[in-house]
Amino acid sequence: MAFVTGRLGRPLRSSLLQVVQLHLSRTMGASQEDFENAMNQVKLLKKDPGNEVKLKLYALYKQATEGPCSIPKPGVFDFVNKAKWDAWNALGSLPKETARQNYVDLVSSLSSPSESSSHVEPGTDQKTPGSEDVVVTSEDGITKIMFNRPAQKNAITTQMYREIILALEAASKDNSTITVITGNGDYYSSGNDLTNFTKIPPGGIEEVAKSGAVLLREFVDCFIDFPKPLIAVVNGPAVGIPVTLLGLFDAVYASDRATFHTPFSHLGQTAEGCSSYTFPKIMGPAKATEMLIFGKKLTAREACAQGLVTEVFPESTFQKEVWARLKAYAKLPPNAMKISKELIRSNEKEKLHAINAEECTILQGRWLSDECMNAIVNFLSRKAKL
Ligand SMILES: CCCC/C=C/CC(=O)SCCNC(=O)CCNC(=O)[C@H](O)C(C)(C)COP(=O)(O)OP(=O)(O)OC[C@H]1O[C@@H](n2cnc3c(N)ncnc32)[C@H](O)[C@@H]1OP(=O)(O)O
Repeated sequence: MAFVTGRLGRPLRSSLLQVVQLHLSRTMGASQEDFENAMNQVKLLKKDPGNEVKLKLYALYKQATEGPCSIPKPGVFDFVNKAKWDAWNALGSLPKETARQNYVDLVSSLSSPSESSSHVEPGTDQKTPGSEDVVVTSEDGITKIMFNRPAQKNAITTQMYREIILALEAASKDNSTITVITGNGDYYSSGNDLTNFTKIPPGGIEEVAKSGAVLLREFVDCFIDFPKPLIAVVNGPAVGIPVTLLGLFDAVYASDRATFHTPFSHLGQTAEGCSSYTFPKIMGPAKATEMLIFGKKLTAREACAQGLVTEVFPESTFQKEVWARLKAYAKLPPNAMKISKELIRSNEKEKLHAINAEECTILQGRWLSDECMNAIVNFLSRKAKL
């Protein structure tokens, strides 16, 4: 598919830079010092993290220090080196800075008090590494992953995408039966944190777009492959990616206060989360067009009528009714549920991965377009009261 990568004109670049100055005090990812500390922490781990994690650590280390894998592939019988090569090569063109950050996050998750994010103490809040913006708890057979930035309407930062990836990986292996995603506060989530675009690394805006596309692809892939029933408890309005992802969930329960909004054209952006495929399939192309192209905001009842939402509950009883139902579902035999999910979803997986890849490539170009930059500058200018 062809798409145009717009170049930023001088005035737009300088407005963006002006706005970016206001955000530069925010973190710019893991420093070399964080990375070195993480390498030392690995040596002090009390428990062997297992081969899968060790391969991931190896791959991230190589990517962070040497960049993409360019050494010849070991022979088929050289099992150990081939596994290492596969793990490194699978990181593709992931930027060194992102690999460094992912390495630090992964080590931090291994060094957390429970020493493994896959073992969540029942009923305890397990903070995912690095922040409290995503809170993971596990109780009554349910692992709950909660967006926790209520003051920012649960806008999703780069760090949060990484934390959710780790949380989903852990939830897929823990002893919970079902996994739930929800939001804290009045919003489910206002989508991608638009200040993600203001943390400009040495490689410039092009690098932001490139690493954003790599991260987005990995993030959405986790939802496509998630093996257990995945349920969204949509406690309030949702904008952007938390809406599109709903097409990859197994059930979506919404408060009647929730709304569903994908203003991609307004933002100079395009559909993600496989919604270019799942939305027309769920609601038909005409209704999908209204949402994904014209940015029509749906009420919870409209979204339910169109098949995006499973059931709507009155706000006054939402939490009580939904959690009672989920607790009952979580008592069902876990293997039967997993196998049924596999039956329902497996024949689509390959297609979904291909769609995800294509959407991310197109978005990478969109993020560099004047249309998108204008929209972000407008939002940030409003925020900065420029
Ligand atoms: C790397 C992967 C990339 C994946 C790409 C995904 C695409 C998308 O998700 S597109 C969707 C992006 N989201 C938006 O465009 C929403 C932007 N926000 C808003 O339009 C409004 O904030 C709102 C309608 C959600 C809420 O409006 P309201 O007037 O009630 O509250 P505000 O005062 O605007 O918000 C409170 C506070 O929260 C900050 N905030 C809200 N949403 C975002 C956001 N998406 N990014 C960054 N910050 C956000 C808002 O700026 C306010 O902060 P301050 O109090 O500090 O000003």
